[in-house]
Amino acid sequence: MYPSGIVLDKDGKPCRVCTAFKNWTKQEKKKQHDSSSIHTNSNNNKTNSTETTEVVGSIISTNSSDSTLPPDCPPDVEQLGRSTWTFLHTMAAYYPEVPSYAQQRSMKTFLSTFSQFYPCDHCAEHLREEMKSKPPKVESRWALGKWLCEIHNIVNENLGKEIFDCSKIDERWKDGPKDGRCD
Ligand SMILES: Cc1cc2nc3c(=O)[nH]c(=O)nc-3n(C[C@H](O)[C@H](O)[C@H](O)COP(=O)(O)OP(=O)(O)OC[C@H]3O[C@@H](n4cnc5c(N)ncnc54)[C@H](O)[C@@H]3O)c2cc1C
Repeated sequence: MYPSGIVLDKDGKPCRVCTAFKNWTKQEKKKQHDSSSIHTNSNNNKTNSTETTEVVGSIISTNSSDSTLPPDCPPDVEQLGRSTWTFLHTMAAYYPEVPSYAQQRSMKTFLSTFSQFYPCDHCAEHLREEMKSKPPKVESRWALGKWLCEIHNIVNENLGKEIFDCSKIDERWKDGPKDGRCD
C-alpha cells in the first residue's frame, strides 16, 4: 500500500477496486491542487472577492465529496464490499433450510469460485486463506449464515470495525427488525 492508502494490484499498479475512494489518487491530487488554490487565493482575496467566493464554493464541494463515491463511478473497495456482503448474506438467508446434496455441492463450488474471482485481489487472498482453516459450512441455512457471519466478522476485526452479533443475522437479512420499520 502507498502511504496515501492506495492499494497496488498484483502487477504493482494502483488498484481502484482494492482502494477506498477517499484515498484514490485523483482525489488526493485534487485535494493538493485545491489546497494550493486556496493558499494562492487567500493571498489575493482582499483584491478579488468574487474569485474568493468561487474558491470557497469549490472547497465546500471538495470536502463534502471527499469520501463519497459519485454514483456513476466504478466501485471502490467499500462500495463493492457492502454490495457483495449484502448479496452473500441475503443469499445465505434464502438458502434451503435442508439443502440437497447437489445444492450443498453447488454452494461449495460457488464460494470457492467466488474467492478466486473477487475483484479486490488482497481481499480475495485473505478470504482464501481463511477458507483453508474454516471451510464453508453448507449443510443447512443456519450453518451457512453463521459461517458467513463469522467470516465477515474476521474482516470486520481486521479493519477495526464493530463485530456483528451473529444471532441477529435473520433479523438483519431476512425478517427485518421487530419494530416494523421495514414493513
Ligand atoms: C469477501 C470480502 C473481503 C473483504 N476484504 C477487505 C479487505 O481486506 N480490506 C478492505 O479494506 N475491505 C475489505 N472488504 C470490504 C469491507 O468488508 C466492507 O464491505 C467495506 O469496508 C464497507 O464497510 P461497511 O462499514 O459499509 O459495512 P460492511 O462490512 O460492508 O457490512 C455491510 C452491512 O452488513 C452488516 N454486517 C456487518 N458485519 C456482519 C456480519 N459479520 N454478519 C452479518 N452482517 C454483518 C451490517 O449491517 C453492515 O452495515 C471485503 C469485502 C468482502 C465481501
